[in-house]
Amino acid sequence: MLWIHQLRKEYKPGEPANDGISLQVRPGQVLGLLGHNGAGKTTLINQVVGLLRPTAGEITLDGHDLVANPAQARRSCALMPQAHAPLDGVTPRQAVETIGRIRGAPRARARERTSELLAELGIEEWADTIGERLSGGVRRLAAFAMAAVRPGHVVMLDEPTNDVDPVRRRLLWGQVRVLAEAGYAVLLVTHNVAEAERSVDRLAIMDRGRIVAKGTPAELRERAVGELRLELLASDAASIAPKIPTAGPTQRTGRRYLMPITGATAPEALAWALRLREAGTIDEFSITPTSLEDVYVGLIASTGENGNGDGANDPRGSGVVAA
Ligand SMILES: Nc1ncnc2c1ncn2[C@@H]1O[C@H](COP(=O)(O)OP(=O)(O)OP(=O)(O)O)[C@@H](O)[C@H]1O
Repeated sequence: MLWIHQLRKEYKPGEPANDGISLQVRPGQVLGLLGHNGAGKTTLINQVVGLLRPTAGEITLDGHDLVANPAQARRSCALMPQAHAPLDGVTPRQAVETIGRIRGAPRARARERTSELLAELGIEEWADTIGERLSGGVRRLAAFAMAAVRPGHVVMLDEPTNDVDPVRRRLLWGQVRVLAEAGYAVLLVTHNVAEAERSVDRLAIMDRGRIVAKGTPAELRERAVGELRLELLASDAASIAPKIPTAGPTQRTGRRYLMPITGATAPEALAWALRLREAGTIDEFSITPTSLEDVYVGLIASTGENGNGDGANDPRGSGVVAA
């Protein structure tokens, strides 16, 4: 089991990029790390894989101290980094097969596994195309194959689906599950909350270097305020304050407003939204079940990092627009 305890990293003394991070990932489990830009996710991954020395804290794998032994960390953990894989001058097949060999696979096994992975990820047709001529998405998928061809015990994926088209993203998430079923512990960073919800066993949400929530997607969804949400798209920049009972604070991103509501107040919310639309105050609206993304945005907003800074999280709001 990968065991992380009270991990801290300071790039500059007294300014932690992450702090108090405690996590466990079991073999066969996929742990998703969610968090906004700069939350400290890549720092955490680089600490685990032995590329960054923690300022404090412990990381062990099956009882072995990875902080004291970064070479073992690199052997035991396969990493798909956030930056594009170095594929210049080589083809995906050559790159994946070479990594497989370097990580100890016999030649025939490395070759066979490479072909399997490139086919399963839907990039067989570019298997023998030189790196410079590959699209961003194909490079990303090839990088995933490089991490998956011969992992140690842990596979770490830093934003694996960036640039990847929706069909191949599904194939990639399928392969993430295949890795877990084969007994690897998978730690993955993603910004795609909706996809993570379907593909991970557990989630940890990071904000400004700390873990602010963790649990299964279902457990995290239970933290939602209100089982429904009313979403409004304002027709201009005016502020809209709820004229209905809401179950929690309004979140605002530009013209978009999200208000948590309950089933009992949904008819009232619907009538209010229809009036706003008729008055031309909003362009459109929807009432939908609360998703994990809402919980995530709510958690980050409640710690003061949603960035609009205009007081729209206050349900009373300001500059009320009446319908
Ligand atoms: N090499 C470095 N030197 C100094 N500060 C750094 C370094 N790398 C990261 N940081 C800082 O540490 C904090 C966490 O960065 P990190 O890259 O871990 O975040 P992240 O959650 O992975 O972000 P993103 O989603 O944008 O990739 C940020 O404030 C960042 O500016």
